Amino acid sequence: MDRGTATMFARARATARPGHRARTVRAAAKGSSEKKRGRANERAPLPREYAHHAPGSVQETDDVVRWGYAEPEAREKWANTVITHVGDGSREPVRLGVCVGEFHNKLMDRMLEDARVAAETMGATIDRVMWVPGTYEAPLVVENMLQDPTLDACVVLGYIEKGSTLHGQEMGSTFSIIAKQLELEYGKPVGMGIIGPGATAEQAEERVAYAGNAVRASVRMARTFTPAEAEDDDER
Ligand SMILES: Nc1c(NC[C@H](O)[C@H](O)[C@H](O)CO)[nH]c(=O)[nH]c1=O
Ligand SMILES: CC(=O)[C@@H](O)COP(=O)(O)O
Repeated sequence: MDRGTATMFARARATARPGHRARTVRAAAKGSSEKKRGRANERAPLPREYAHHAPGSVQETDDVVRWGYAEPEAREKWANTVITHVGDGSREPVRLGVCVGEFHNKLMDRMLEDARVAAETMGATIDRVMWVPGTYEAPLVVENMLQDPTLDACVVLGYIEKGSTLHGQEMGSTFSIIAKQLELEYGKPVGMGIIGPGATAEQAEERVAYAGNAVRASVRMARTFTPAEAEDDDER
C-alpha cells in the first residue's frame, strides 16, 4: 500500500463513528442468539448458470467442503485456535441495496438477475436498486445505502472495460479504496461485483457470476458484522 493510500485509511479510521467497534462486536455476539441458531445450517442449492467462477471459491460449490484443519490428523495442531467461517451457521435475513452502472446496460441486466437469484438462495432480499451512469458515480450511492438503517449491506455491480489508457485502472482503484473505506466507516459490508478493470467484452461475458459472488460474500459478512442500530431498528 502506498503512503497516500495508507494515510487515507488512517484518516478513515480516525473519523469512524465512535463506539462503532463495540456495536460490531455486540452484533456479532447477537449472531449466536437463539433466534439465529434456529435457522442455522439450512443450505439451498446454488444455480450454476455461468462458466466462469472464481477458482476454488467455496460459495460456488454445493459439494461438502473438507478443510485441512478439520481433518483428524490436524485437530491437535489447531486445538487452541478458534476457527470460524464468516456468516456460517446463520440464515438471518439480510436486506441489500444494489448499485448498478448503466454504462454496460445489457450485461448489467444479467448481473442484476444473477444478484437477485443469489440473494434469494441465501435467504436475503434486494430491497433497493439504484442505477448510476458508471462506476465513478457509485461512491455517493454506496454511502447513501450504508446510511440507510433499513439496509444491512450494499453490493456494487459494474464492468470496467479495457480501454487504451489507464482511465479504467484509475476508476477501479479509486472506487475500491473508497468502497472499502466506507465499509469500515459504517461497519456494513460492501460487496464488490465489479468486472475488471482491463476486462475485454469476452472476459466480461464469462464473469457475470461475479454479481452472485459479491451478494453471497456480503450476505455472509452482514450476518456477522451488521451494526447493532440496524438490528435494533428491526426489533423495535
Ligand atoms: N468506461 C467506463 C465507465 N465510465 C463512466 C464513468 O464511470 C463515469 O460515468 C463518467 O466518467 C462520468 O463521471 N464506467 C464504468 O462503470 N465502466 C467503464 O468501463
Ligand atoms: C475504461 C474506460 O473507461 C474506457 O472505455 C476508456 O477508454 P480509454 O482508456 O481509451 O480512454
